[in-house]
Amino acid sequence: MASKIPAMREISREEVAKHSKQGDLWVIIDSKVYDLSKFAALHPGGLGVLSDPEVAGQDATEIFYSLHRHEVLLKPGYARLQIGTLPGKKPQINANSVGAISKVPFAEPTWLSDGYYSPYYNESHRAFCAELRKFVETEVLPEAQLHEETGKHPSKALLARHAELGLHAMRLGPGKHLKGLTLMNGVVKPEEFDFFHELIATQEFVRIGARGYFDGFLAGMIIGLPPVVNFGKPELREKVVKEVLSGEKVISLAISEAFAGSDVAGLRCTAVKSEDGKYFTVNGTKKWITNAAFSDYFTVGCKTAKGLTVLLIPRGEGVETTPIKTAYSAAAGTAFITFDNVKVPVENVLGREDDGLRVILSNFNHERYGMSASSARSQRMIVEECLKWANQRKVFGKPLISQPVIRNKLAALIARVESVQSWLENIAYQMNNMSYEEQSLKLAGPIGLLKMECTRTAQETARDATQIFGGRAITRTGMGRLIEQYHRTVPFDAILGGGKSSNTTLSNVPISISFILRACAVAEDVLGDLGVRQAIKQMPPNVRL
Ligand code: HEM
Repeated sequence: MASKIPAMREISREEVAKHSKQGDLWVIIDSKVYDLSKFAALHPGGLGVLSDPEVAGQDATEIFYSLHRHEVLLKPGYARLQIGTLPGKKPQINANSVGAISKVPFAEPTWLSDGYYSPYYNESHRAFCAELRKFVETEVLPEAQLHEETGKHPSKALLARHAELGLHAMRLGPGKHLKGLTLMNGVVKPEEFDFFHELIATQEFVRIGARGYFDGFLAGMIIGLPPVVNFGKPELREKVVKEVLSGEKVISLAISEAFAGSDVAGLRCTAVKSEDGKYFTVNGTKKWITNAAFSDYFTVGCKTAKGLTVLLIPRGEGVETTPIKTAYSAAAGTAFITFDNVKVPVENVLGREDDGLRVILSNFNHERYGMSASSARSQRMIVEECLKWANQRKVFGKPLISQPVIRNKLAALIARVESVQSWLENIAYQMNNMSYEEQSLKLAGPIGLLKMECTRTAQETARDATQIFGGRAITRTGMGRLIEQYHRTVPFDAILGGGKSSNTTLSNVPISISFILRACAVAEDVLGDLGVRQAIKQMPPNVRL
């Protein structure tokens, strides 16, 4: 039975004014009356500010919103301080209802904004987005906010729910792994799921505003499972893909090492084949492995007799993970792994022995596409934060937005996010229409350039947003909490996303996969260089100025 919400009594401004001293202190915020008599002594902003004659017994709406986020009033512990409402008045400030589309300009991509059009998205994308947004806001967001602070990994129960909706599988993008699944309660059919659905899946998750937890929510699977799907032997593939996509097991990709960074050809983790040819013995370490702290399987790059081999290694004897403290939340489960004489059956080789580079690199373009998608969406969240803040914050009696210098920064913020989103959608459209081989040949360069542009502009956006929010941008709670988190974690995006390849590495790679390797780069400059080199390769020989 639904519980009854008690009707709030009406309280006049005159009555509120009578409660204006310590121990008997009421205030009005957005036409709601709060009794802060007992709370005042516990108030994180101090007792003194509440006893001020301009606050106690008065309408404190403006001062409240210049110091707190609206979400403070929604927390049950604070919401229950409300004792009444002003007669005949309705609250003006509303939290977005579940699943709502933000009305703040540029807070949503154009295709979702009221009254705008897009050639790319159809009804299936819209229905999928609406359903997913509800799930993310009601089920994921509360845990995300909590775990981001506590550093706890995503709960088994939520992972199971995510899997039940088919989202584990959808986060890998379109493909055969979706066959036969019911996706998002049937809102989208497996055969119609495309790169725009995937773009939506990624971008809706970003809205949880919890960067460490976001990575904790299966960033490892997104890069660790495709090698099993595409290169695993049928028996192994069937078992592992089923276990992971059902949420029962977690997998991560373990390539980088302290010695080799992400230079995949310089790895020192070794796999030595037994004389009877039945198993490998793996020894070595892996570092910076997202989700490894709670993974059951590891897709591991190992040095073998004549090259590099990728092995699927289950957690077991000789496998140990130690969490690494990083700048973001431990919810991501970033860990150091040691393999100590771990016996791995040859059936667990992904792809061909000594040909692991192909396996590792085959997913790089897709990975960078996903990273660009999340980077673009987090920039958009920052745009919304900045627009709201500049609009509500008053300085010297005037809104912050009345300062040309602030408007100028906002203009730059908006222009950047709209540019990268448009490019991203163009790439998604190309991917929808190209085969894997075509994507590798034609899109490795553009995707590299897009990722470079996303992460570079993201850092400019972080800097501008910090200027707009001032001191509030450096505190982990309160008004600028999202800006602080963004500024602290945004450099990650420029680093993640592939293996660094030196020219030496390139020269060791068979010609047949050189097109894949051209996608292999990590730092922004190298990605940019990759894009230009690809373009130059495609220059017609007969053109002159
Ligand atoms: C229902 C009433 C109120 C509640 C529940 C409340 C709650 C809080 C909370 C939770 C914080 C910590 C910062 C954050 O997480 O946002 C805070 C900070 C603060 N509050 Fe309040 N508050 C209330 C009313 C007021 C009012 C009327 C004033 C008027 C001056 C005020 C002044 C401050 C100040 C100055 C800070 C410190 C802000 C900062 O560090 O930037 N609060 N309050």
